[in-house]
Amino acid sequence: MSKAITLTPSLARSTSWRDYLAMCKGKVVLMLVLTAWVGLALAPDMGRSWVLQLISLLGIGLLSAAAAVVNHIVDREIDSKMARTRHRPVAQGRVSEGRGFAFAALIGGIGFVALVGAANWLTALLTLLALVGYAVVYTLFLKRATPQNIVIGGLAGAMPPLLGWVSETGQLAAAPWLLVMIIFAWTPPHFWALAIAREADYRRANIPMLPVTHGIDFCKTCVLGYTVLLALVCVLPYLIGMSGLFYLLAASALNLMFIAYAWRLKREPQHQSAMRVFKFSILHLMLLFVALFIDKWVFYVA
Ligand code: HEM
Ligand SMILES: CC(C)=CCC/C(C)=C/CC/C(C)=C/COP(=O)(O)OP(=O)(O)O
Repeated sequence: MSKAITLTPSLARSTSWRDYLAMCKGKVVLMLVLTAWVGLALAPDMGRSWVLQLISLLGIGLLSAAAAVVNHIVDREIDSKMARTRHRPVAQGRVSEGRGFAFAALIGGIGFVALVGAANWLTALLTLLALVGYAVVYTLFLKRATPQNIVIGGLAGAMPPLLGWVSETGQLAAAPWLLVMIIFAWTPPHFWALAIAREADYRRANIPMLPVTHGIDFCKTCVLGYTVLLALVCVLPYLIGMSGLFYLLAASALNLMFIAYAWRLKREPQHQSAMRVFKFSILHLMLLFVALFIDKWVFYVA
């Protein structure tokens, strides 16, 4: 008993499967898979079996999780300086870099093979490109280099609807890029709201996030600006006839709420509602993609 009390929290608990699970950023990956699934569901029906479709989504999920594991390894020093992330397995030394990389290679390898087997090479290679975009380009370089890090790096996280579409059709098309553009425009208000709430963390870790480099007030303006841009981008699937009136109404309601949240954040002198904006962003994207799905499969006759 007295021995347990003298141990530091990091040593008191040995490595467990929970650490490996935590490194996968499960909730983020589930959301990425949801957006991939909707991309797949909106693609022209190629008559593929649902089993192959499920394995394709699993492959996208596994490669996304592998990217998240690499992010934990590359960012271990930054993570150990921030209150939000200091308990992470690699930052605390419960999982070594070598074991972390081996785990990422294992699940990433399975994901890649699953995509080649159940979908096609193009999907496998594009998903690998998204992995490199997030785990290397964003995490290793952009995050430390520029306050536009998450705008540029956001492209990797925005790719899944395109990946889902290409897993079905085997070729690129213009329509799924609109879904990519939606997530691309959604990412800045999603992340900057959190960065405002955690500004002190990023300042301490010396990461050039927008609220640190340009101030919280300017960052709030950018959050508001991007919610307006997002509302405009969300109209495009309706305008090109990819989605119908149900989607347009649902998206408009969600976007008006997002703008209202951002407007309130901009108006308040402090930033008490920043976490509320961040949490709403997640609900917003989830409902938006559910609306795209319902619109196609319940209401829309093309
Ligand atoms: C470069 C782009 C992005 C950045 C910088 C970013 C950043 C973050 C951060 C810092 C968190 C907080 C994690 C924590 O609580 O420890 C988070 C949470 C989350 N993000 Fe993002 N994100 C990005 C893109 C995305 C994308 C594309 C999606 C899904 C399509 C997404 C979905 C989520 C979800 C669902 C959570 C909540 C996780 C939880 O509650 O555990 N994010 N994001
Ligand atoms: C194959 C594919 C689709 C890859 C995309 C992978 C992926 C997990 C994207 C989500 C983006 C994300 C959670 C960024 C936060 O990183 P951060 O380092 O800024 O946040 P942190 O401080 O919480 O680690």
